[in-house]
Amino acid sequence: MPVRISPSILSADFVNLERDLNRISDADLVHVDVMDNHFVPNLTLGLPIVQRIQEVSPLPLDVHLMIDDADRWAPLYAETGAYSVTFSAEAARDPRALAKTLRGAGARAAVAIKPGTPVEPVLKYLDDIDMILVMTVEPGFGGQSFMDDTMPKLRAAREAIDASGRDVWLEVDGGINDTTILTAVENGADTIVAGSSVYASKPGEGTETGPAERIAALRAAAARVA
Ligand SMILES: O=C(CO)[C@@H](O)[C@H](O)COP(=O)(O)O
Repeated sequence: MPVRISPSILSADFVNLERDLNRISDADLVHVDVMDNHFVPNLTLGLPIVQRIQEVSPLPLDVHLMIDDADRWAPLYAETGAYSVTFSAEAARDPRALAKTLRGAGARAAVAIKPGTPVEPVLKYLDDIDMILVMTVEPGFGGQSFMDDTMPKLRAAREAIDASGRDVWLEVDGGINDTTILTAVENGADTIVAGSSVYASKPGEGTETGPAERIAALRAAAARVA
């Protein structure tokens, strides 16, 4: 099955966000990173801006919360109409209950795990979630290197999802480029976040390719995996 590509606007130009959203219209989703400078050492954007992105985006929103107190905040992001809301397993008191709340608000419910967090606890509630996000870098910043040592967790998640027969997506996020996407897809990823490798080149930079070409290149690379 072809992978889904979800470009991360963390690498977009925030002053020209509507323009940069339109530059990725041939992707499948748009990945929106919400960071609070507590759960991660970086600060990005919050609820009012996500509401506005929801209004102008040509693509469904794949909101990724890297914030403390997910139980309080995640339902509010679901209520914006976001297609998918991902909270961090480490930041939720009861991930299973929170996932049910998100579904009740009309969003797909997803759980992210940091590179050092085991995946097994998440695999116990596959019935109640729509996606697992295996972070392939430490969350907080774009432009980091893909961590190969997260692949055993990705493989374990793929095997558990397949065995369950459930339609649970498996996403990776961090350090994805034309090479590392092969590793991620070989190990079971079906949904791919890519920030700097999609937005690296800006309009007017001469021979550099733009986001549409970068998305096509990622799709082509992933399609090479049998
Ligand atoms: O969540 C994060 C970073 O914590 C990501 O979504 C980044 O935006 C990915 O950026 P690249 O590694 O693809 O540059």
